[in-house]
Amino acid sequence: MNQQQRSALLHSSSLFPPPPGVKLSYGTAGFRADASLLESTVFRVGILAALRSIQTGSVIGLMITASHNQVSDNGVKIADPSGGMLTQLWEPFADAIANAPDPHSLLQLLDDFVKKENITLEGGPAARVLLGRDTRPSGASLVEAAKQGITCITGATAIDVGVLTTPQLHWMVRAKNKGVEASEHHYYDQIVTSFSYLMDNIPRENSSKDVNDKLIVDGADGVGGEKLEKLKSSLKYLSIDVRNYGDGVLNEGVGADYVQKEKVVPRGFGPSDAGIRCASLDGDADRLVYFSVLSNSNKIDLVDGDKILSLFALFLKEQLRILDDKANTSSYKASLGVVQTAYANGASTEYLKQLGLEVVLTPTGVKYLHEKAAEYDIGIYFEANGHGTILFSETFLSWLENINNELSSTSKGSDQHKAASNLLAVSKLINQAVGDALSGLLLVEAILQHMGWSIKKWNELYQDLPSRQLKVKVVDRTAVITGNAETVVVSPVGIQEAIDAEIAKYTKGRCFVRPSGTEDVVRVYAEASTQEAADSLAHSVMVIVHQFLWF
Ligand SMILES: CC(=O)N[C@H]1[C@@H](OP(=O)(O)O)O[C@H](CO)[C@@H](O)[C@@H]1O
Ligand SMILES: [Mg+2]
Repeated sequence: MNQQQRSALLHSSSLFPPPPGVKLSYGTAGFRADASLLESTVFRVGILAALRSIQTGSVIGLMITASHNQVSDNGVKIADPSGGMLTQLWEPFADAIANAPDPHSLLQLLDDFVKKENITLEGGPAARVLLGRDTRPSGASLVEAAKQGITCITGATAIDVGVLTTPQLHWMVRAKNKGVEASEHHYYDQIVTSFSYLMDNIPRENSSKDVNDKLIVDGADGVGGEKLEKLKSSLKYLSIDVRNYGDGVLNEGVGADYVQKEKVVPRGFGPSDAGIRCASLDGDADRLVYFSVLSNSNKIDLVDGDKILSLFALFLKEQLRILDDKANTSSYKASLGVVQTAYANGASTEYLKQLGLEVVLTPTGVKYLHEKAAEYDIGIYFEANGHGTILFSETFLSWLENINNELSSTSKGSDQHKAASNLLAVSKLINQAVGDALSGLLLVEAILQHMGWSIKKWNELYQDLPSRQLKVKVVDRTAVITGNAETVVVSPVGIQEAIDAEIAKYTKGRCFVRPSGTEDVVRVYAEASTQEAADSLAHSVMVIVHQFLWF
């Protein structure tokens, strides 16, 4: 690092002192805290983004958001060149620089890291970082802090793309690095075109059978609602009523996280919406759940991420089957895999296995699910809370392009041709960088129309097992070490045996505990054949966690 670069870093970082006594961690989804504590962290993550851009010779994304958290919080996370999450290998460096107590120790960490990673600060490619933010009022000044951090690195450019959903920013990073058009306009263009294509391909006997074209969407008073309100007029065949798109307080009594956890209607919904298909986005529009309002109550029937996954899996499996029936061309056995976490409802896993699908569990956090899904030709992943997407391998897509061209000249409009072009349209509609509520919603809508299904019919694919989630405050949650995709506790010794003894008392009992990666709690998840039994299992295990960890 030359003298000029060192002085620039020392000078700028002295303008962003870290708040005293606060320890931050990159966690499951980047740094998150009360917005007033974050300027220094965001400034430093800006430096990290520039270094990552130089090292990879690619565009990097930096997103300012705290997703479904309260409006006074904010956060920052990085999108890697593929559009996916920051490589886990850089997380310890992110933690170290965020917590460096003063400019000199920060400079030392940067110097060591640049050497260790062979990052060429002079004469190499210049850094380029795309900067996005959600609608939080604290976002604008945090973007300025990020710009200061990025431009501390000689030659680096910060490109401010304004208020976006998190998945839009990830999509742009991916598109930029593939050398294709990457503006917000191009994002809409791609999803609207592929959605219209799928809708035009609907088998005539299914169109409008049982499916209403009316959809009500809860925008969580965040960026997703705002974007959908603008987008909706370009969506043929769909009449969307967007509620909560900016007038109320972000995430307060609204949004996918609230709806999924509380299982009640969000603000602005009520008994008069009974029977209509409803969906809810989270604060940065990377999560999506559906629901229908039960008549005469504020309760809902929840259609969660597991059911969205099941719908996608059914549709894709069917398209592959139709394509496979085709006799006269080179066949390709595409691998189709489904990835869930231990929080997936047991009934969904059972259902997917019955369909003959390969189902794999990974630890919680989309970075793990995404990595696993990328091993298949078509990998579908979802967390129960509604975050997920579909990944297509490059090899499969190029085979598909060829087959589609061939079919279009030999048997245009045949079922096989439609299946090939449907699969291609899905690969363009669904965001392959990261889970995306807007593109996910359009795919759900297109598939329901294809199937001719109402939300009720969709919800009846299988019946969720009753479940209960609890949070337990302990002295040190890191004392809980889990194995086997978080389904068993390996330390403290003896706790798993105690949990197993409890589970054995219940019909269809399943229960696991793990330390949260975003909150200072241990989470308990229990399932059983009745709600009372699931509640009681969760409570008994909570007591066990207390006994073992409250010392
Ligand atoms: C049970 C649960 O919903 N956990 C969430 C939550 O992680 P925890 O590590 O459980 O706090 O936040 C993550 C980031 O948004 C999300 O990926 C994950 O699914
Ligand atoms: Mg989110």
